Amino acid sequence: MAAATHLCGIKTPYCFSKKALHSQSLCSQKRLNFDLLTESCETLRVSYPSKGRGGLRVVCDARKNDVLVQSEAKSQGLEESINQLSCVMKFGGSSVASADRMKEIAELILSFPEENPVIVLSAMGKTTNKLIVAGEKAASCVSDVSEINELSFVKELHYRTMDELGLDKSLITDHIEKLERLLNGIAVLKDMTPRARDYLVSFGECMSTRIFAAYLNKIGVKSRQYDAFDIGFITTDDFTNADILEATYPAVANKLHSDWNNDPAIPIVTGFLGKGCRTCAITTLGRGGSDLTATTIGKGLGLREIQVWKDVDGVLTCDPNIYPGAEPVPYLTFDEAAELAYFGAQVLHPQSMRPAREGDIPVRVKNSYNPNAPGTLITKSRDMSKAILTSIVLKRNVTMLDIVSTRMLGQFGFLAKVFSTFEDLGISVDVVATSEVSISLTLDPSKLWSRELIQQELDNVVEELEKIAKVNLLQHRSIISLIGNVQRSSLILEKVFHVLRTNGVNVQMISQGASKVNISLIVNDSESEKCVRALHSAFFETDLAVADLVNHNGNGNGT
Ligand SMILES: Nc1ncnc2c1ncn2[C@@H]1O[C@H](COP(=O)(O)OP(=O)(O)O)[C@@H](O)[C@H]1O
Ligand SMILES: N[C@@H](CC(=O)OP(=O)(O)O)C(=O)O
Repeated sequence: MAAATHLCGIKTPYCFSKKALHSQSLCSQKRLNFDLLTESCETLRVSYPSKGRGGLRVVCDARKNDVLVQSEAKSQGLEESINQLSCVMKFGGSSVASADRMKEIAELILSFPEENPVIVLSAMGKTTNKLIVAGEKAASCVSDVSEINELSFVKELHYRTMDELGLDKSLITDHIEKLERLLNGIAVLKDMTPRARDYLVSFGECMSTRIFAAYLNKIGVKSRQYDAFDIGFITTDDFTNADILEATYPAVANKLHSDWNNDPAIPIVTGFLGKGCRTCAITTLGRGGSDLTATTIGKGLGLREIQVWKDVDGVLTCDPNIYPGAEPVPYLTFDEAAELAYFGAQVLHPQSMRPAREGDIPVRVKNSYNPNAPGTLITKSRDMSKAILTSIVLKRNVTMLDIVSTRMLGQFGFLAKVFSTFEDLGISVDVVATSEVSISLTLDPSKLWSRELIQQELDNVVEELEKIAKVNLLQHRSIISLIGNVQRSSLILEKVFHVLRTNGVNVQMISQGASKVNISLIVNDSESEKCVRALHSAFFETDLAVADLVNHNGNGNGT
């Protein structure tokens, strides 16, 4: 805490040059982020956290090229241009899994004193999963919901956390009582509708945000809790997987800005939740939906940056659960990240890149367990001149359909009929490959909570399509998506097929999307992990791997 000693001794207002500030004695201070001083903005503020937000401030005035340390009262003139909500920081379940983790996150937020962040939180640890299981048990056969282990787990976790943080438990007793009443209702009906399930899981985020906001206030950092469904997050009524409607952006921005301007306090917002536009009931945005809450707030408020804090060092070259040696990817474009998320990388919610791309707001994926790691920066464009393969993504348990026309219809009529069948049944498709008389495609399971298509739906699809075609339904397939510079597809594919042939794997379908960042291969589930590891090793681990490709391609430009 050398910074504290040094700056506390300064009588305000006090001026010193930027050069002095950059000198070792000051810049080594951990708590002040002097990198910002190189930015070309007119004025910027570095607040000094140990006196609370709004205590001493360090103000850099780029026009004068010097730095002014002021007391709160004296800095009022500059306040309007600089003291606005600046970024959004989203913390996932693992980042707020316990009292200790919450304390670390509070520290982390305070270590960015120059920011006035909007905080988005997920439910603590595995709370969402536990609540779903509790609901399923209540709907099945229990006579007394208080016997459900998962309910006891959730209660105990939240009460213990509050105890360890020194907070009054009464803050969430109302929620716990409502949760028990809801489970009793589900037990009486012996049914958990999607609507009831969304209400049930919402307790996770409602409680984590209340606890964290109370903790920040307790340690002297003024904060205010918000339930997303009460501040303008308006969604479709597709329970368990709702879409955010346009009206959300201005509504949320108005609410958060006006509260901030009237009485500044760090907003702590529930991730994952919304309010159905017709039903007015609580909806959820699909698993991992807090990422989407964060990017929606980022776009709505026009913030400088969106940070999503996870338990890994950023977006990695593949799923670390498949291959622990996966490496962080330093830069991605919105297109690459969207494709990666859509094709199954758990690290980002499939829809989360849309608002960030529309608002052109950089997204930084960081590790809350290792804040010094640089993470991944996702922006509109990046230097692709040396990019070949960025990341390998695996989506398991996919259903594939081979549909061969019986030639009852012409080519256009055939394709139109196939796609209108999927539209009518509300099923979207992931990967498609066509010839004149046949089409192979995979079905998108993400619209269902369980991420597995139910048999009934599949039977309906096959029955409808068999009116015009011979249909072969193939289950237990995997999509391996190669995200990268598809301008170099020949080089990528040459290597891919060499690796797969060496490993004796047969590719059942291949597709290169119009997005120019993704090549998809379909293989059997049983071979998919082996394939990902072999591809990872070929593309990312041998020194020769990348050099090989670049040299092979002359100047490295395959176009
Ligand atoms: N390509 C990938 N890069 C990084 N993490 C990945 C990737 N694929 C899968 N994961 C998994 O995603 C997890 C992080 O996502 P998630 O659990 O949703 O985070 P949070 O709950 O903190 O928002 C990691 O712990 C990792 O196991
Ligand atoms: N709690 C929700 C929403 C979410 O975004 O969670 P996480 O950030 O921990 O993936 C879920 O588990 O799906």
